[in-house]
Amino acid sequence: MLSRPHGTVRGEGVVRSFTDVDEASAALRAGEVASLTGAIPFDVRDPAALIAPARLRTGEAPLPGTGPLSRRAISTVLHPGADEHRERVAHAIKRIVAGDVGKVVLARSVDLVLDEEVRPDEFIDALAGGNAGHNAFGVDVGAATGSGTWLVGASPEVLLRKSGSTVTCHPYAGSAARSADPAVDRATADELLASAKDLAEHAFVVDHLRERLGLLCDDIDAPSEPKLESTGEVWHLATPIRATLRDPATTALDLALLLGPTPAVCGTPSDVAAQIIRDVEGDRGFYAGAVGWCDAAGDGEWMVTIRCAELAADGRSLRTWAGGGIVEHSDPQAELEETAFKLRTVLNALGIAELP
Ligand SMILES: C=C(O[C@@H]1C=C(C(=O)O)C=C[C@H]1O)C(=O)O
Repeated sequence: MLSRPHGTVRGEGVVRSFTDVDEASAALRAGEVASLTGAIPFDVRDPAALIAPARLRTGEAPLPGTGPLSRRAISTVLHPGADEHRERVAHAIKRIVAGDVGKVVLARSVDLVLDEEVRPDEFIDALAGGNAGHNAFGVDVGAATGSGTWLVGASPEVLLRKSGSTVTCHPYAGSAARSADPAVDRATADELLASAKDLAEHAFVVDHLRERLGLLCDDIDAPSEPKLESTGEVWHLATPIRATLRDPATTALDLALLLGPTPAVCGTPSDVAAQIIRDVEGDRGFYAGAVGWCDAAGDGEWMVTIRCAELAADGRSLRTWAGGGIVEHSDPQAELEETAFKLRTVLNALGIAELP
């Protein structure tokens, strides 16, 4: 299920299930299945959770959403802790200065055990109610990670939308915390828009998308300067990009595989950054991959899998993640704080006020 400001898409019933992305993509192109929904992992060699649903049900309005839940965390384990994350960032900056990599996105995860069970549907509703755009998603990832496991989240970031021959992307990179004080909130946003460090961080993503889109598209239109957009918790730099496919039969799933993981969640060059992430963080699973859908015409929409959690079958254990792009002028303490305010999307939906 994907909830977006312009409507919902829900895959109902399972005709066929795929853990291999290429197999799923080939089945769609061959007309063996009429549509696909689900999640692609960060590393496409890992198992995906894609299904060909019996019906792809669309709705005109987003999920209305609900208020936050009222769970408490009875156990919290951070991977890694604050000191280790700052050290990782400092080390990444050294690699950047040495010229090994231009940008790399480092993330932390948090394992929580809740005092009371949460059902995937109520979690998704709380996530949808927590942001003005009613963005939310939920995917049964049991085929990849164990029966009963769900991936839920409220990603604000569109990897791509494809309709006919038109492709649009809406990358985010460059972040600052929202504030309850309107004056502080405005000043933070203005600072973000003028920050050379954040503009550089953002440009890596736009450059990557232009280059990859250029392989399949003409008329790539991307403004030279990003604009400000926000969620309830975070300010972002954003760039709307539009391009025209040379072959309109190219599917949204194939585009997701071509474009992602972008330097918003991985880095530049992609292969070097992905290797650093694997060495430093280990397996990311579905975090920083993509969730979405694709129909028989190849139309569809894929979101970057961020501001998300993987909920275990017991309904009480979950893992959530947050990361940030590291560039030459990043500051380890600021990067640590960035992971904390990005984690708030999931924590706020659960009603958890503070992490230890
Ligand atoms: C990696 C995350 O977010 C991404 C990284 C951003 C950044 O570094 O500024 C901004 C938005 C996202 O593209 C995350 O939320 O975990």
